[in-house]
Amino acid sequence: MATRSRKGKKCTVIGGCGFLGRYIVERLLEEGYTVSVFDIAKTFEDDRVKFFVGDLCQEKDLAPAISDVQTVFHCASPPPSSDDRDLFYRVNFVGTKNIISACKKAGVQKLVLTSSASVVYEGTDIKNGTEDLPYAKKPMDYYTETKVLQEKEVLAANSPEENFFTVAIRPHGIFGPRDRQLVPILVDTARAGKTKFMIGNGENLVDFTYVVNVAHGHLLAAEHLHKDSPVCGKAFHITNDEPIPFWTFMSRILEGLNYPSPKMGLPYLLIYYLAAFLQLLCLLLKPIKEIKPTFTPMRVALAGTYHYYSCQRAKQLMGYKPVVPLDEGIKLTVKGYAHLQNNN
Ligand SMILES: NC(=O)C1=CN([C@@H]2O[C@H](COP(=O)(O)OP(=O)(O)OC[C@H]3O[C@@H](n4cnc5c(N)ncnc54)[C@H](O)[C@@H]3O)[C@@H](O)[C@H]2O)C=CC1
Ligand SMILES: CC(C)CCC[C@@H](C)[C@H]1CC[C@H]2C3=C(CC[C@]12C)[C@@]1(C)CCC(=O)[C@@H](C)[C@@H]1CC3
Repeated sequence: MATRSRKGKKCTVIGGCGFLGRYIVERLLEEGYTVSVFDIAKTFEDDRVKFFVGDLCQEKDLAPAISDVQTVFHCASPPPSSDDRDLFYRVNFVGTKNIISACKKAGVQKLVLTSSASVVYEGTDIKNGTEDLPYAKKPMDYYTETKVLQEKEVLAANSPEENFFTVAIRPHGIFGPRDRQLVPILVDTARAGKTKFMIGNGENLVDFTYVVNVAHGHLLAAEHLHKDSPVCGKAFHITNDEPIPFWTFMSRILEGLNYPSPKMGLPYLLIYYLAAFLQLLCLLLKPIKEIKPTFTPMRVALAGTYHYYSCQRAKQLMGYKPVVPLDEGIKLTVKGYAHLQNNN
């Protein structure tokens, strides 16, 4: 009993030095877990955490980091802006299979994957989408393509007979202090004068999820992951449960940081096909010069379509509810990015 209870509170966060991963680490520490972090880059110090630096594409690197732990959280991924098909495939697909294999060899009982709500998104409206929607047949980018492969692999690995239980958490539009993708890219776009117009009519509702709520959903999933639990082998949307017009959210952040917010809309399809043409042009010019367009077809689609999801399943099976309301999350985020304030 002592062994099980001692192992029961030991866990490893793969990708724990990332934006979401560090919030999961902080939440686990608050709850009294013994926490290890495995990451390819160490980005913070904490005497309470045991760090293992390695590459999850090398299964041998993983073994020391997951020895004698009950639960592994896997939230590692290359950033969506990498746009490197091989990298995404190696890390998100092959790397995830390494994690499953290493977990089974080490006797890990629980694997909580950070998947993505984008695994069902093909660039068209999704309104209050449930987890039963089919996987995207035509993912819009390599990132999404490999997140689909990753989630399928993890959920298929759920094996009660081997005492190995898995679950996938599908967040959408995670935001908060220390985020590396959303606010920094939005500010760069504003500083480049590219936020004078919004894409579409500004009415499309989208889920943005405050990062503490996503971490909370991961811990709830781990706590409900055990033999005969209805949570095993399933995917769960974790959102703020407060869909908001995309450009209203963007404007809240921009105005909070003293940047002008867009007032006029441009036709969505016009911008989408322009972005697709630009992407093709950049592909043709790549041998000569690598250009990373701000407005990729995926970002334009995210900015111009409805895509929000039901988290009813998480509420019913895990007792999930957001701990930080959207408005408070936005205020905390703006405060956390004072260093990116517009001082002109
Ligand atoms: N940021 C968002 O809006 C959303 C993110 N997600 C998912 O959440 C997870 C975390 O995302 P973020 O925290 O935003 O990303 P992030 O880029 O801040 O963190 C990812 C972490 O994974 C690590 N990593 C990457 N490749 C690795 C490798 N080969 N070996 C070991 N570690 C490696 C990185 O060093 C980094 O610390 C990802 O799986 C992402 O797909 C899902 C939905 C929305
Ligand atoms: C002005 C620009 C058109 C928008 C600037 C902000 C964007 C960089 C973000 C707005 C929505 C964000 C988003 C993601 C990344 C950053 C944005 C495009 C994801 C693609 C990150 C990974 C995921 O899994 C998706 C669910 C996210 C969807 C929203």
